[in-house]
Amino acid sequence: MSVLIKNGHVIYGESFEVVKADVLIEGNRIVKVAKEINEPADTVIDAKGKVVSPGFINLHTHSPMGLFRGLADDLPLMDWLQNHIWPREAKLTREYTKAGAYLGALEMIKTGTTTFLDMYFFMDAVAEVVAESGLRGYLSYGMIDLGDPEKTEKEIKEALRTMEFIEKLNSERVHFVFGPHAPYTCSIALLKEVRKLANEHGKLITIHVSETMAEIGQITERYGKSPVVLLDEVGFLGNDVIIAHGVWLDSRDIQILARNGVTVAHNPASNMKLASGVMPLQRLLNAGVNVGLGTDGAASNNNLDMLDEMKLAALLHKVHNLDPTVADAKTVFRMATLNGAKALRLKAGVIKEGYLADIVIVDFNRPHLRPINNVISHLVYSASGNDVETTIVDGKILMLDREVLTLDEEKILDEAEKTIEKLA
Ligand SMILES: N[C@@H](CCSC[C@H]1O[C@@H](n2cnc3c(=O)[nH]cnc32)[C@H](O)[C@@H]1O)C(=O)O
Ligand SMILES: [Zn+2]
Repeated sequence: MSVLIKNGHVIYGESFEVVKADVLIEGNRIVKVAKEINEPADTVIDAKGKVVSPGFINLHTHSPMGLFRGLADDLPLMDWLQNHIWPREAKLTREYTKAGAYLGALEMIKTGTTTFLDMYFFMDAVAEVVAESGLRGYLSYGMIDLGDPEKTEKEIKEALRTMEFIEKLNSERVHFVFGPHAPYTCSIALLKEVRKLANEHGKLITIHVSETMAEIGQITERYGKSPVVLLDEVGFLGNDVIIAHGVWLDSRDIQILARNGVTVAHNPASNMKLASGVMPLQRLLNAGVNVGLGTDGAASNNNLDMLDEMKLAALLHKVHNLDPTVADAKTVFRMATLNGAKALRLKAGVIKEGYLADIVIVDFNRPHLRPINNVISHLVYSASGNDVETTIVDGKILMLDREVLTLDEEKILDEAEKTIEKLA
């Protein structure tokens, strides 16, 4: 299979330089970027007046949570989780979760996300959806033991069962990740066991850390130290760890994250909506910490649109620092693409020969994207996910001219309605 994209404005290489060029994809790789490629290809796409961009990497989400969109808004995290989300999640079945995962996958394809890092229940079902949809998914079963040794064992078992299920799919696009939920919901024993298992099996780890002031209070009271110091002291941190949020970090925490090569997945919409706080983006980047971008679940966002997320990230840090020069468009764009790929150890996030063909085409033949004075600026500040016209993952076209080819859109929307009726 080969795809040739002609005449587009291509965002090329690690420096995201915009060039007018053609892009040739063979199999799952980008093989050539040049002016006037005239080799034959199975599919030729005319991208005149359009932008050819690396696909977006959502570094933190709970993809089935779209089911709960709009059901519990305007609340702080702990109240939202304990009194609204967890009671609803207790009724989830594999079938319901799968309906949510389909909805999430559909939304991601339609808004230009090509890869996502997920944490939820019934991740074997989510893995099936990822395999079918054509997306690239890094999937963790979210472990919560609340200090109960019986639960520790149960959660580890479920994680390992999920790992085995995913390995059996034997897909280059579907990966297992360990996902202890957070320091306030997981025991030290569970965290230590996860570190050991991740080393043994060579898997990444993702965890919510330092999201709210309430969490800092709880952990300080329980252990007499910050969540990051705690994780460091138990030997949990490493360059295979992606922490979600990292809002409440002091200078010492930031140094620890930098020293361990930890990645932070920044979720500006969720942090603003739950009023969790403002993460210290500038200080993290200055310390050399890799920072990616995520949407968090659609129940705290309330969508999975990475183009929206980029704009929110840029605006949040400008106003917070009273400095419009921080979180410039390119920095934020890099967070949403290359930095995510780095965290996942994926040769993607960039359009360049030899990289994975995870590409989106954005239609700039629209008034809000003209004139094409600055492509990256338009993507960050003017575009939204609905402007994405074509989504390609691993060399395969998942959406062409806004029509999703791998999933049944109507059925998925219908099932989502039916599922939430059953859950009510
Ligand atoms: N095995 C666990 C499942 C945890 S999945 C991951 C969890 O993270 C929750 N979640 C979603 N967004 C956030 C957030 O921003 N912070 C903390 N938890 C979140 C989500 O609702 C889900 O309960 C159990 O038995 O509860
Ligand atoms: Zn989350």
